[in-house]
Amino acid sequence: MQQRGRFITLEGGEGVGKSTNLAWVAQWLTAHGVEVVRTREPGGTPRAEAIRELLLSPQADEPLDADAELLLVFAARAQHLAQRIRPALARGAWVLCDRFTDATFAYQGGGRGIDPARIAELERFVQQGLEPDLTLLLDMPVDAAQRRLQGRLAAGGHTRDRFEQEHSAFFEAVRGVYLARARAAPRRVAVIDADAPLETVQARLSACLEERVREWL
Ligand SMILES: Nc1ncnc2c1ncn2[C@@H]1O[C@H](COP(=O)(O)OP(=O)(O)OP(=O)(O)O)[C@@H](O)[C@H]1O
Ligand SMILES: Cc1cn([C@H]2C[C@H](O)[C@@H](COP(=O)(O)O)O2)c(=O)[nH]c1=O
Repeated sequence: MQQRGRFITLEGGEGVGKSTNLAWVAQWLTAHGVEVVRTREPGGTPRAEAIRELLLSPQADEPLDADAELLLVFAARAQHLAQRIRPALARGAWVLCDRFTDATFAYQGGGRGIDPARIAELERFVQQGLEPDLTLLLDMPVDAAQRRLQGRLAAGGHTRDRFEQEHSAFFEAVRGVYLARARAAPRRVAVIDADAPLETVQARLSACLEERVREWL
């Protein structure tokens, strides 16, 4: 019987370098002979990407209710799991996903203040026991990550989305929940210090992948 593929997620606050390093991790895995499906949340399928647009677009005339935001996140996730993640894992591909449910605990739980027990209920309902095999949590101080984002904004071609417009207390809370979840699940979540030049971060990722992923290859 074919073994199911592995499910790896990248997590972290705004501007810590997830997108940049996701491409690098995908290359590392491909070079080690793995079929990689790269995807992201919210999103990953056309309908889930439409929900992403609802979640990220700033709409000053109608604030998005926090419970509606939470349900939209899980609606997108249900679609993504059914249409993309589960089929890929079932055929033996590895799924590399930019954010998953740790982000919900961090943003909707930490940032918005929703009771984590309610998030955990939705997690059970939607995921039916599926969770990442490995989560790479890119961590750095909020103010340093914000400076990186400023650099990206100054370079043009990007405006702040609805989450990026939040205040620093929101992002501190997000970071706090991510780190607490890493402490609670050290076998699943590897914390990578992302406050360093890209080559250094990638050397840290490489060491982590050698240690945690090599045995699955
Ligand atoms: N180690 C690094 N040192 C300096 N700059 C970096 C580093 N990693 C990424 N960057 C730059 O920081 C900016 C944010 O990186 P990136 O888009 O990968 O972050 P992100 O976590 O995916 O952000 P977001 O979640 O907001 O999309 C980009 O301009 C990127 O080139
Ligand atoms: C999965 C997930 C995401 N979010 C937020 C976090 C980010 O601000 C955006 C996604 O954009 P990015 O390009 O990955 O930065 O969505 C959230 O609030 N809850 C979630 O579960």
